[in-house]
Amino acid sequence: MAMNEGDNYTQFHSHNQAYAGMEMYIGQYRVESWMLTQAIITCVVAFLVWHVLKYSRIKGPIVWPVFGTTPQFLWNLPRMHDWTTDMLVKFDGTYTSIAPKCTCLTAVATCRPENLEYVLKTNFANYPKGRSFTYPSHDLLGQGIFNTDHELWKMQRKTASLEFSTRTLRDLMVKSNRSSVGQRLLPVLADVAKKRIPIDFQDLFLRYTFDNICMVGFGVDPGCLAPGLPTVPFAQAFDLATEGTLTRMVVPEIFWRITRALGWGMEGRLAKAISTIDKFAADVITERRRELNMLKTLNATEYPCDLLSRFMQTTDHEGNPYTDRFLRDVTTNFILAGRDTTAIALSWFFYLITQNPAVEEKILNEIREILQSRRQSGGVGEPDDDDAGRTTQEASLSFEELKQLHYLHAALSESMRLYPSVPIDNKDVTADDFLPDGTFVRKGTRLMYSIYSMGRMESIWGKDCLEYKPERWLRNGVFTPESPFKYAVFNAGPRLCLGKELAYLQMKSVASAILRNYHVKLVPEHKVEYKLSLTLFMKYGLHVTLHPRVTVAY
Ligand code: HEM
Repeated sequence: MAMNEGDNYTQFHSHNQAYAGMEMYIGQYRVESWMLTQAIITCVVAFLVWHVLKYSRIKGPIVWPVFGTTPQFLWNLPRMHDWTTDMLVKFDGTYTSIAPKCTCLTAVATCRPENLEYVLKTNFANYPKGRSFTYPSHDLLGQGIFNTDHELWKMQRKTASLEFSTRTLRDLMVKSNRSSVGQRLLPVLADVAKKRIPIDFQDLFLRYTFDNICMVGFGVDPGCLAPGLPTVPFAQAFDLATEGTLTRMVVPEIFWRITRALGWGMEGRLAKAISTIDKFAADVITERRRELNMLKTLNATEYPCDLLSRFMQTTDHEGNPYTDRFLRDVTTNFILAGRDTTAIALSWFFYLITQNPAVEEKILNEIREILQSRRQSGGVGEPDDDDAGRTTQEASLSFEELKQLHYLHAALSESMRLYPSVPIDNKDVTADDFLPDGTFVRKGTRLMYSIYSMGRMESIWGKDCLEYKPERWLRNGVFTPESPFKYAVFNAGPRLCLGKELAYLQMKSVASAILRNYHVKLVPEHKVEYKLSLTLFMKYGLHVTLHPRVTVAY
């Protein structure tokens, strides 16, 4: 058979490869393999030199070629907040982390108060929540206060701030809180103590705050804290929806968008949970509209004063009534903002109390003093109209009495310093900028501030920063707040938490009611550690036993 030119070439080429193994062709050029090896080595070395030169000046954890800081991040994932703290201590309060684009991990992390003041107040407009937060949260939070920026946020903030400063809403908060403690929480605890069984305080507090915030937000009691601690579909749907939304924030966007389109896995469950929430909200809104219309036709003088009813009775900046979708967003945002945060804060507080008996004793002394002065002034506590036969004196302290608990206020603030409910927060960076400490932040990346780390900085709190010391908050026995840029547990600047006062009210009411009645002990061997989430949940809950006090503090 005749051979053509191509066959000759192939034969020659394969012959050379087989016998010499030293050369190959790239297009028409003959390249010897040692040349190729040398070229590859040169490229790799050049890349490494370029990489080192580019990243060596950046203050932060080692940036590996291709993977950036992702390997350290993944390695330290279970102790992420402590690792972040170690890095922030090492790099003097601010570091830059570089990661591949698809991970969304490229960020400047800081815990310096002057940087926080700049980001959260001075140059607020440059650091919105941004798309990286609002887009994954949109299905659950819509255009509510928690999930918007700029004008839309401003308008809601204005209306909500007005509502939160009204006496009516405060009275509703006090009333629903007292009935939750007296009628729901204490009976459940009495039952548990009688049966001498352990109870998960984290689950209990989540139930309590859910009921409470729904009463304030919707004027509806979902009954999570009813005897037997039932499963409530709306609460369950809310849990699932929160978890699904958080998952979206840590997986690449393309992944969750595909699974959402296919209705698979967590996205499938999220869609169902959100439709349960939407239906619940739609039913409550329809019913409330009907009720308000009826009251109007009857020329009633008293109207329901939960947040939903208040928003329904006002109009937007153009004088139009709010749409059902907007009302749904307002209320779900408040539930999200106020439920987990307070329950988590209470859980860590009780954990610290089980470890610090001296603090527990001081809180009890303070409660005893308040009750003593109540007795001396002849007060018997205000009767609680929905407290089936009990008086507030037995069930919980009054609003004025709670305000006098300075040591308890300090003990709660101190536990949130060490275990803030929101351990880290992020902002998008709209334009290139420099932070006050000179760190450059690039447009399109993120700025992360670690509230957890701030509470553990010697430079902020002194050498005893890791100790649980409520006394650091007291001047002559009076609680003295710190700058919110140093203690950013409730955020700071224009987006300062709107529910701070309500949260303290709830926490002081629950903590004083429980501590007056029970000595709380951690179940031996129960592991307490945080879970990786946007809020500082305890991974295994807080399992405790309750021991009724022999000399009850009345
Ligand atoms: C211990 C309890 C609480 C803690 C630690 C806490 C903490 C925070 C933090 C850190 C933020 C800022 C979040 C961000 O912008 O990324 C925030 C915002 C907010 N909180 Fe709280 N919160 C608590 C309880 C509550 C309660 C009980 C309510 C409502 C009844 C509430 C309502 C809000 C609202 C509406 C915002 C959004 C403010 C805005 O963006 O303008 N919070 N809270």
